[in-house]
This record gives sequence, structure tokens and C-alpha cells, in this order.
Amino acid sequence: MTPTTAPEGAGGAGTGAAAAAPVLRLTGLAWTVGGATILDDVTLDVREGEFLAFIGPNGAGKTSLFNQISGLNPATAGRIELDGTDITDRAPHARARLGLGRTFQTSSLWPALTVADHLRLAAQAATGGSYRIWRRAGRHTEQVAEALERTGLAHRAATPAASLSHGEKRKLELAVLLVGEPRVMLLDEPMAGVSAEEVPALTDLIRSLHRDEGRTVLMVEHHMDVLLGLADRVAVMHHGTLLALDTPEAVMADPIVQQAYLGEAL
Ligand SMILES: Nc1ncnc2c1ncn2[C@@H]1O[C@H](COP(=O)(O)OP(=O)(O)OP(=O)(O)O)[C@@H](O)[C@H]1O
Repeated sequence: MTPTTAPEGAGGAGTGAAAAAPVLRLTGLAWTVGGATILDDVTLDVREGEFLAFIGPNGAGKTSLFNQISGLNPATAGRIELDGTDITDRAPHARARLGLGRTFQTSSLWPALTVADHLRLAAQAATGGSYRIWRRAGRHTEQVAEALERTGLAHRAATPAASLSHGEKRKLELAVLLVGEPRVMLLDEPMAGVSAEEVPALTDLIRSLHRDEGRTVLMVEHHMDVLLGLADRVAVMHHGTLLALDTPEAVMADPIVQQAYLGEAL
């Protein structure tokens, strides 16, 4: 398998975007910390409108890669380009302004604040203000209403985050992200902690952000059954390297990938 080669027959928005220049390009990306190599020579192109999933055993480097792309950790070597612009040394907020948005594996919500409060503050931050300028946050009613509508959370607008179900919390994190209208969304295990009953609705929401709104999505997800029918391509991380990059079906059939997962269900 050749990591940067477009697969034949990749579905969804990725097919139409096959000839387009990459929206995100990683070249020789590496991260070494305390003498340990966490990421090693990761090279990868992401096409505009593509849905690219990341899988890999625990500790493979998936979150570390997202931290590099979003700027939380500096790269030890290599280059990150967004729309052809070198963003390797840009701060996280500068990358966010350029259209890179991310969610985290663990919840990033304030328990006592309501759903609508979160969205008002996100709207305030997205327009260049600070989370501290609380009084001005009342101005963003339209953005808040739109984010509530898109994520199906309108009926929960006045509910404190602490009272939401896990699935609703994940939806709120997506709503917060959407307020900033990111072109490229990095979703780190959005299904983590979500009950089996809530997974289909959350999957549908993520699918619509990709297919209906045309957003480029990079998503870490352990379960292949969630990714089938969602991802155009799957990147397999192993020991900080990119082991394979292909359609979900081809990745599942790849003996090298199966070997990496020996003992674990793909
Ligand atoms: N700040 C850090 N300092 C030192 N080691 C780190 C740091 N952050 C991550 N690591 C190590 O890097 C490796 C990769 O971790 P990472 O969280 O990126 O893996 P992952 O593929 O996302 O795992 P999981 O599926 O369990 O979330 C792990 O061995 C982890 O302990």
C-alpha cells in the first residue's frame, strides 16, 4: 500500500475531490519527547472534502498526530501545510483561524454552563473575542440557533452540560466546533463513552457534516463498524508510523494490518 496514493473507488465526497490539491499535507512529521519517538516520518495528503479515519492500537500515536496538526505539540521534524501554507510553526489559535478545528478524546465542556452558554462563548471566541468578555457573548443569537439546529440540541439549549447524556455532550462539542465553521475537522474519538443507543445518531450527524456540508473530516475511531460507510480512507497508525492508508475494506483485508492488531478485533 502506498500511503499518499488515492484509492480506487473511495466513496463519499472524497471521490469528487480526488483530483483536487490536498487541503492538508503532512511531510516527514516526527515527534520525539524525552528520548522516545512518538511519531516517526508521517507523510500523508488529505484531499478537500475527504473523510479520513485513523485507527491503530492503543499508544500508536493517533492523538499525538492530532496534537501536532492542531499545534498543541511542536513537531520535532517535518512539515504541515494547510492549503499550501506552511503552518508547522503556527500557534493553535492561528491554525484555528485558518480553518482547522478539533475536538478532544475527553470532554472539554464546563459542567455548570448551559448548552446555549457554550455556543455563545464559542461564537464570541470565533469572532476574535476572548472567553473572558462574557457580557458581549449575548450578541450571537443567530450563530447559536444555527448550531443548535444543526446538531439537534435546540430542546436542550437551557440544560447545563453536566445534565446531558454522553451522546449529547459529544454533540455539544461538535456544535462548539461548528460555530467556528472549520473547513477541516479533527475529531478525536467522538464516540468515546457514548452508549450504543446514541452511536447511530452521532454517526449520522458526523456523516451530514461531511457529506451535506462538504467538510473535510479526520477522525480517530477504534471501531471499524462505525467507519464502514463513513470513511473514504482509513489510515492505520502503529508505533508512531503510518502502517497503511486505503479504503476501509482494503485496510481490513490487509495482512500487515491484521498482524498489527493480532489479538484485538479490527
Ligand atoms: N506528552 C507526552 N510525553 C511523553 N509521552 C507521551 C506524551 N504524549 C503521549 N505520549 C506517549 O506517546 C504514545 C502515543 O500516545 P497517543 O495518545 O498519541 O496514542 P493513541 O494512538 O492516541 O492511543 P489511544 O488509542 O490509547 O488514545 C504513548 O506511548 C504515550 O504514552
